[in-house]
Amino acid sequence: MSSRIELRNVGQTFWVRGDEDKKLREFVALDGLDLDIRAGEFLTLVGPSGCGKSTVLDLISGLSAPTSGSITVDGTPITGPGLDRSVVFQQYTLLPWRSAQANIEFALEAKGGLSKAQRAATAREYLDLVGLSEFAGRYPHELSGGMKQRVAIARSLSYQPQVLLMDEPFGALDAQTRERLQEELVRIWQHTGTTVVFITHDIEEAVFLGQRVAVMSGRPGRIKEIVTVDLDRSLAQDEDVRATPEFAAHRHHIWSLLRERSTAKELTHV
Ligand SMILES: Nc1ncnc2c1ncn2[C@@H]1O[C@H](COP(=O)(O)OP(=O)(O)OP(=O)(O)O)[C@@H](O)[C@H]1O
Repeated sequence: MSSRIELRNVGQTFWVRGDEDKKLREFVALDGLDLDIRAGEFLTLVGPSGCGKSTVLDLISGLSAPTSGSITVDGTPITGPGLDRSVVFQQYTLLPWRSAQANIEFALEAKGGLSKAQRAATAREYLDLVGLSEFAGRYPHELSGGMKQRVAIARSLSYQPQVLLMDEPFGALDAQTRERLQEELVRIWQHTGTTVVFITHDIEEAVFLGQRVAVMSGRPGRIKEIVTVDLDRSLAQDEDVRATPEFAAHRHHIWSLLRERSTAKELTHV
């Protein structure tokens, strides 16, 4: 199950206190942002720090409402958080007093509609999907960072959201674990068909994961360009897709887009 998301002319303004006079001022984080996310696609979102990536994700999750413009899921305006959209953050958000399995069961309890036995079976199914069947009884402090993030992903997927929103979920992991989890996430996405919106600072991660990469420009945040990534994903199983000339070309193109923006900003500061 997957959903289409449309952001139309979205603006987001915050009130911030001035550094010197401490007066409240409007700060325009997003302005005139348009983005269409197709049902079932894997879209990555990159952009300079502070350009508004997390703000976009907060709006889609329904945690906050835009100052202007509209955001719809399958044509219906978002009015708040919902179980159709699930968020995975960079920081592991597991309950420390519950085992991996019980963390997932807890999310299923919140959703309702399943018996205790069904919740246990579903939790095991999703732990298996992320390769953690043997760690079901472990508590978060007994798991590595990568494992904790796998549990968080399993928990998010267990209630079958139509949209999975991921805010730098692998940002705190070492490079090797990160690559393995990227590969696993592609496999899981191919298996579930969920729409995924994935924020990253890492251009290679964006190219590896995204069918399309939305590149944002900052101050105020907008979509600068959407790059379609046409990589042969079947290669990812046994060959290093990251070493192909096509991968390098996409990486360089996105790097140039981000570079253009930094140079322009540097010039305005001269
Ligand atoms: N609640 C808030 N109040 C005031 N300003 C905010 C608030 N949330 C975000 N901002 C500002 O809006 C801008 C966009 O923030 P956001 O966190 O969305 O950027 P980002 O692209 O995700 O950044 P990063 O890549 O560094 O995580 C930033 O300048 C930030 O300081």
